[in-house]
Amino acid sequence: MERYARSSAVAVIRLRNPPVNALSVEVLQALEDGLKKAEADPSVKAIMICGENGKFSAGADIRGFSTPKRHRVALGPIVSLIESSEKPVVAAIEGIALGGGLEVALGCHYRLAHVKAQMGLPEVTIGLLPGAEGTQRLPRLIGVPAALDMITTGKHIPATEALKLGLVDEIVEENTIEAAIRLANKVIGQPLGPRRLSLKPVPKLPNTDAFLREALAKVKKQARGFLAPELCFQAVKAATERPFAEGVRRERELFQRLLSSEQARALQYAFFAERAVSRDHLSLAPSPLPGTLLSDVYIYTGLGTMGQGIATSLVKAKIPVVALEQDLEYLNKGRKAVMGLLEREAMKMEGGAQTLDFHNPARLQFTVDFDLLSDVDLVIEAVFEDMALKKEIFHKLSKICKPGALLCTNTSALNIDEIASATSRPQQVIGTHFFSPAHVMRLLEIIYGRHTSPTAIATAMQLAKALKKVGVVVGNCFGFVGNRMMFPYVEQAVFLLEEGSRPEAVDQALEDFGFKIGPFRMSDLAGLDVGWRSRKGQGLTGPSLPAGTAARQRHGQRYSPLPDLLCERGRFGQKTGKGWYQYEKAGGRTAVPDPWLHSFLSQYRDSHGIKTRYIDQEEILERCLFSLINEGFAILAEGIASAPEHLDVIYINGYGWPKHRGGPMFYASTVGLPHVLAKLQKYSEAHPDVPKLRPSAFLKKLVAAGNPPLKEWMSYLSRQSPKL
Ligand SMILES: CCCCCCC[C@H](O)CC(=O)SCCNC(=O)CCNC(=O)[C@H](O)C(C)(C)COP(=O)([O-])OP(=O)([O-])OC[C@H]1O[C@@H](n2cnc3c(N)ncnc32)[C@H](O)[C@@H]1OP(=O)([O-])[O-]
Repeated sequence: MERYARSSAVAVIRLRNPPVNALSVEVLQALEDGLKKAEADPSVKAIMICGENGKFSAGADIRGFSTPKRHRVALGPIVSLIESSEKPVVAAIEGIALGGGLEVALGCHYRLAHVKAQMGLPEVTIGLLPGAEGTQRLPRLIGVPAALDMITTGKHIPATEALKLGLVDEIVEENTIEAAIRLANKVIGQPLGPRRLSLKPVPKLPNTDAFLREALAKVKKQARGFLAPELCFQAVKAATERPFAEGVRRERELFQRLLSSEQARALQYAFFAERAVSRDHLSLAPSPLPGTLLSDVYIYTGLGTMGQGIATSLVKAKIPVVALEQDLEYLNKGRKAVMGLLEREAMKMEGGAQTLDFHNPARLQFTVDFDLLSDVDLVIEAVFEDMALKKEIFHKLSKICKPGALLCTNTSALNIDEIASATSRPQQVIGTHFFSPAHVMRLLEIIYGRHTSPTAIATAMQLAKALKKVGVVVGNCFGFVGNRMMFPYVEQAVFLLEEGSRPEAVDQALEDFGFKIGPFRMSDLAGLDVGWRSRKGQGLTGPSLPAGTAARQRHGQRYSPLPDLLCERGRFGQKTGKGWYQYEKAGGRTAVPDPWLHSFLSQYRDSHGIKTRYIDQEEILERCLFSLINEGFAILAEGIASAPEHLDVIYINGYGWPKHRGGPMFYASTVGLPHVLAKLQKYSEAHPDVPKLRPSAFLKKLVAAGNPPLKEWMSYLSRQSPKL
């Protein structure tokens, strides 16, 4: 505890634990001591709680949840202590007040926030619920619907919205601390009863039961097996049904249940994995990208679907863009699309179009003049996946761009070294694999080639950071990490159809597991023709296939021609109204199981002498997931990625893997590597012509080493890529 000024009657308690003032055991102890001291000192008439360095607090120290219980201090009783103070307590909220941080503020009698502050109860995103009485105080303050929304989604809200909701009493544009002190002085001597949230009733709704029923259905629908949102709901419901103290008891019970859950462990693992992965390589860049060098950074991009998303993403990050197309027709089409996307993005932002300033040619310029690239610092090429075309463009770029310019190619599978070979500066060529829609998806796979320099890698990581994306550095191989692991997963899904399953059964099993969308719905959405073109290019199907090739064999391995057969019939998915499912019309979105496809599958099995069998959910999951995980072990062993956390971050952020399962490699560690190995061995014996089911040598090694924890896996490999 400190004094605001020597003679002041206001005691200041500052939460201090850089970088985000997390409420560690020490911070909580100091908070409790400060409160008791201020309470006991007759010269103190009011108390102000604030955070160090312009941040209130990011909540309980998440690392503390994995320490033994005896080392934890319960936050709830401290919040109660604040509220029961006989002297008015004012929270001065700057920067962030999240989780336990906001719960501390809710214990205060008054809350004053800086206009740029953000508030939220994000516990649900790490598999928990607000466990320091927040589920009981918040509904009393802002009503059940708004509280439920904040607590079950974990979203952060800006101070202006907090003011509208009644979450804060006042917002200020400058000097929050001074304003809070003024407020503290003003309220000295005023009655505190009405300011104690635990004493307030929960505001009544016209029909609470009906509201809660609907809200629960919505939460369950979105959760897909994720436990925390439903338990958050139960805690808020308790506030509507029970007196405060009983509601708090219920909250504690539910909190403890979540705290000991595998899901909370998975989500907290994912939280730290994402931060660790994003930090990698950054320090190697000579100078930071946007911010300091903003006016020097220019980007060139083709303006197809990917280019449109990339350009939008760059403008959102306030990076000046030069958008280039091959001719005026494509340029005008692209310009219209980018402007449309930016208008929509601006509508979601405070300040709208003015904030993004995208009508300003210094920020966003459209051109067909290749020579404008002579002065750019960074180029992102985003033409379609055609090696010859990409090489032609890189050859040109290498001639036109200034010596230091970084040349990035947006590709999902092509060989970076081959693209770099078309330039005279392969050390400055790097892959940046954006995910569609590029202005929405958070993942950026960054692929280094044989000659890519560490500085180029670090600069690409800075670009990811500036775009608020999660950059993950990986090595160069077909499909890189994400798609390479996806191939065996999709392959198994199709094999399951050959053997007797249906698209809707496979999708359902994987969606019940938690994927946002199953492989067949995904394939219909992305378009079956994309993979068809690629397989034709690889000579796996189409006119270049040698006559007499067995329908279900390629290079001595099992192959399913099913996707090719659908494409030959013009079934490209949503865009043609038919694919693995049928749709109401071409471009329709509602997938309906298709009787034509079912009978087509039966005829296919008959013509190939395959006996249809019933395939249960367990087999669907094991074959799809374990083949993907098996590829992950191969990738680690080859040094294509530097740690299992990298694969997990890729899968959570780019492939819809359910975050509450921590990513594929974390999931493997939870089910146990011996189990994964045994299942792969079983399926591999049943399908000896499917190499992707053959357990990877690295997986076998880890099992032989006694199934070590995930953190130790990499120590069992002798070789690592020098760049990772
Ligand atoms: C019986 C027990 C009862 C207990 C009751 C508890 C009840 C309570 O309701 C539970 C909670 O509050 S749960 C908590 C609810 N709160 C949340 O879920 C908030 C989680 N945090 C966030 O969302 C973001 O970090 C911020 C938006 C705060 C900052 O974003 P940004 O500016 O992009 O920065 P950044 O890169 O993200 O972070 C910078 C560094 O800070 C680190 N760190 C951050 N928060 C931490 C924490 N709470 N802890 C520890 N560390 C935390 C982070 O790891 C990183 O360090 P690293 O060494 O580089 O890894």
